Amino acid sequence: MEEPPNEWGKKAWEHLSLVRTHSPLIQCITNFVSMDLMANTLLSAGASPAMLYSAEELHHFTPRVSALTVNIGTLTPSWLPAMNTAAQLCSSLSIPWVLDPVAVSASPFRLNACLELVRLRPNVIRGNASEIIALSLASSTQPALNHDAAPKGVDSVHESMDAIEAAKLLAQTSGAVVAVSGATDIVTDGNRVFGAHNGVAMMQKITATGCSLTALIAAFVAVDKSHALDAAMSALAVFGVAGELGMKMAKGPASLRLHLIDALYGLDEAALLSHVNVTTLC
Ligand SMILES: Nc1ncnc2c1ncn2[C@@H]1O[C@H](COP(=O)(O)OP(=O)(O)OP(=O)(O)O)[C@@H](O)[C@H]1O
Ligand SMILES: Cc1ncsc1CCO
Ligand SMILES: [Mg+2]
Repeated sequence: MEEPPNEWGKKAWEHLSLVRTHSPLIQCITNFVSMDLMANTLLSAGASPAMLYSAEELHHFTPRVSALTVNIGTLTPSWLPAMNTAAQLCSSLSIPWVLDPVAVSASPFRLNACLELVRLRPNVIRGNASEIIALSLASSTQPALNHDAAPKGVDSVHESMDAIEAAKLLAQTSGAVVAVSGATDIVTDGNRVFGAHNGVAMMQKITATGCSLTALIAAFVAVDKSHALDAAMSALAVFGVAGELGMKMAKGPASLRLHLIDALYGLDEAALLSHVNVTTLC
């Protein structure tokens, strides 16, 4: 019997092709750990990264970008004005922007910074399961965070499938598309929920793969602004497939980092049609 066509694979290829053709300029206000991998991920996907974060130049620069990512990984008070100003500029100019709430439950300072950023209306919020659960809880009722259940650092202590309801709720309260990375990458607009069953567990052993994925989502949304959910899903699937293909060559996290970037650069339509595995979750 003939296989049904892989509609999500086709869509992922269309989005990746648009990124390669248009090379969207992506501003990344991000943590020091992620800058290198994030910029190289964007370049290998065909986008143009710019890791500018000085408040002095945002009014000149940010209005000209195709999308922005704001990542609070190594947050200090001095970074916040630039993050808020860039986010505000993007929201007022209808430039898509994506929030990565790294380690949101680590401190009240970080949580409050994130809540303020969520109020500036990101188009997409991407985090791991623990980050989305914590931000969702705080965005809805502002309860005291249960620090026993929350992770101490940047790595998730929850499975992505356990964050589906939290992701839907966060999407509904924030108006953003919400993406949760993990064994299954989940995307929701608060109503529909899709999952990409791509990627390899070893990707968790490379720091900033999640941060880089967030920037990739920004690049994909930049080329399909009116379909943020589909664009985010494509980015998650494409990154996961690059991880799977990279893993065939890798011996461990360090060589996976290298082969993941090479695989992303070399992805073709056939690879996406045969590997992208997206299903409707609810
Ligand atoms: N168990 C797993 N199986 C397959 N892929 C996974 C698994 N866990 C994570 N991934 C993939 O690893 C990538 C990074 O996701 P992760 O959830 O580790 O992000 P993160 O915790 O925000 O990372 P970081 O903070 O280091 O940037 C994603 O592409 C995700 O699909
Ligand atoms: C390890 C680490 N610490 C702060 S940000 C970051 C990168 C992964 O989120
Ligand atoms: Mg993260």
